[in-house]
Amino acid sequence: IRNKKVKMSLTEEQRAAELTPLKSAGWSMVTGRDAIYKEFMFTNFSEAFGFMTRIALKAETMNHHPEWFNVYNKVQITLSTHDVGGLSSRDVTLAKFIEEISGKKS
Ligand SMILES: C[C@H](O)[C@H](O)[C@H]1CNC2=NC(N)=NC(=O)C2=N1
Repeated sequence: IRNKKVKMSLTEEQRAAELTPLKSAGWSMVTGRDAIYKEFMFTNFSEAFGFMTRIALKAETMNHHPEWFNVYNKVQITLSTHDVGGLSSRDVTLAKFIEEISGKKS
């Protein structure tokens, strides 16, 4: 029998350990649901869409997809795990990846 990865809502301990640094980096809890949110601004649409493209490729490899909204140079991202109805470790992994690439030039 192989181990199957089961998605689980973050525990209180994980929330304290994993969400605190993300909040310091500008992520906030969404009111009314168990999700995190951050807005990113770029110099133009090309930078914003390049950023989104890198996230899209990561999301596909993770099979974990962001909720997002883009207008020109602005990208608003909400992360939550729909299958558990709230935050899981995948949201933390994806948020960390987004933080890693958000500063870098394409
Ligand atoms: C069937 C498919 O694997 C699931 O719907 C995946 C796809 N991407 C997903 N993305 C997110 N954010 N949460 C999920 O629960 C999720 N589930």
